Amino acid sequence: MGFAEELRSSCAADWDAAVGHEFVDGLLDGSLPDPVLRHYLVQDYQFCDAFVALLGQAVASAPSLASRLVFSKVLGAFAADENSYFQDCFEELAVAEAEWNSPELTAATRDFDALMRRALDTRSYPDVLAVLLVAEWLYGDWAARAGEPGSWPAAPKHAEWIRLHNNPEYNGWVTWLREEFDAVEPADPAVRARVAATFTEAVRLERAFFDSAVAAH
Ligand SMILES: Cc1ncc(CN)c(N)n1
Repeated sequence: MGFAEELRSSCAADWDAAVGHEFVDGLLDGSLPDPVLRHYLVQDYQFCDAFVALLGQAVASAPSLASRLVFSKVLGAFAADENSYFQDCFEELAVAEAEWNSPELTAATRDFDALMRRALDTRSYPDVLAVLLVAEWLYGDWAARAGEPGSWPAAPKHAEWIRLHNNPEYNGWVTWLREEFDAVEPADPAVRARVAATFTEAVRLERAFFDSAVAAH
């Protein structure tokens, strides 16, 4: 078993709770109430700030041009497709700029932001990868529950969020991240423990992030 799978198994309870969350159920069958989606997207746009910074740090910390280019491509995709998704939803759900730009953060968003900025500060490739891997792999897992596009909900606000995390390119990116993480498994026990703790905390916060969106309404 590789390092990634070992860590995922060690926090399977939080992982499975996030992947099988009622927020995800509602997104997949199109029954998610707009106020819940709205709350989630406003908070998630704040999550994206440190997440994009982390992708930038990955470009800087990666050991080769080949790896830097993978992150660069993902950064480009975020700036195009994913940012447009948020902006389209904010328009549809009548979220004013002041709200999507500087909302009051929930504890889950604040804690996730702090975790990402701590990983950023290390400038260490395995630490940076640990957060990126959790965020992308766990999202790929819940989105895989959607099955084939023919069975996705009709509304773009639901279907597009699924599509962004369930398509061949995205799946390839997650597989690549997992292999990259396995390849840089730290030999030093102290660093390994730190990376494992970061991974575990990120999984806990993914679950808390969905809990928080559902609990707010
Ligand atoms: C909280 C969270 N985690 C992960 C993702 C997927 N990048 C996201 N958009 N938001």
